[in-house]
Amino acid sequence: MTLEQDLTSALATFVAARSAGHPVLVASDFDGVLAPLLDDPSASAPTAAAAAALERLAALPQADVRLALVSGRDLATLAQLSGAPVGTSLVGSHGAEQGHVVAASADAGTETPGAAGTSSVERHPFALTTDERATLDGVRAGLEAVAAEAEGAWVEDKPSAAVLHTRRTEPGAAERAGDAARAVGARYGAHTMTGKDVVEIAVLDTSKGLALTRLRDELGAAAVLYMGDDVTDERAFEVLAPTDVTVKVGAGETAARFRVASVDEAAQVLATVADLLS
Ligand SMILES: O=P(O)(O)OC[C@H]1O[C@H](O[C@H]2O[C@H](CO)[C@@H](O)[C@H](O)[C@H]2O)[C@H](O)[C@@H](O)[C@@H]1O
Repeated sequence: MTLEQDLTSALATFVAARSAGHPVLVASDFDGVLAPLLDDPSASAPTAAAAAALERLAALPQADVRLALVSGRDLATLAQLSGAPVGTSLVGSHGAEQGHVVAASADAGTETPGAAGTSSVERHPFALTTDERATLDGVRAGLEAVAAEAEGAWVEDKPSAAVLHTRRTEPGAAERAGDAARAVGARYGAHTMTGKDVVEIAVLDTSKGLALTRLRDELGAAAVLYMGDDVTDERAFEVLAPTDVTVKVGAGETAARFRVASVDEAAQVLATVADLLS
């Protein structure tokens, strides 16, 4: 598989941007980019090619490259399903949760992400206020009532959000359920995000763009590569500079500079960056 020449050239320029104290940041969305989309979100996993490329990037000197996953998944689920290698920064719940993967011997206050138990996640403190918790309870109950009326729909719980899933719902019913879910969000003055067969209602105002900007500043990154497939990834594409490399995976309108067709090509992008840095 060969990437288009313009993208390959942009990746070469990207890796060349690193300098002393300023690594490049390779950041990616999870579902639909590293892991193919499935009916059952608990069964998601990176493709073998994506997992291999992540391992190669994580094994390179951190002075050259830093690795991050920026996802709508809650942090614990992201860590567990992705099996992200030690050294990877993790952003979960669209930016509400943040942490990084460390070797398993780390102190208490960590969570074990992978089945192998060789790594853990050190997470930044996270807590909702009493009011936010009450709002989230109301939102969850509202979405459960919506799901009960639409065959195949169900609700995913996250620490700061609830998500109505309609991937297994007939299209007309899914649209009506989505509208009803957005009405629940409006009723509670919460933050609504619409993604692929999901409507997420969050009690915290976050975005992947804010999270990526924060990460870039923390790491002093010289340049950023970001790959995403969904509407929520557009917030990340929009905050990056024209000199950064933004890659949309699959179809749909986008602010990204480049597009690849599939998760297989997304893995190829990561492998190409690893080749260029090796
Ligand atoms: O930001 P991401 O890493 O892309 O996470 C976005 C959402 O991913 C999950 O839902 C999506 O993937 C599911 C599994 O393939 C699929 O069934 C669903 O239709 C997709 O929208 C996850 O369940 C959500 O919580 C994430 O926000």
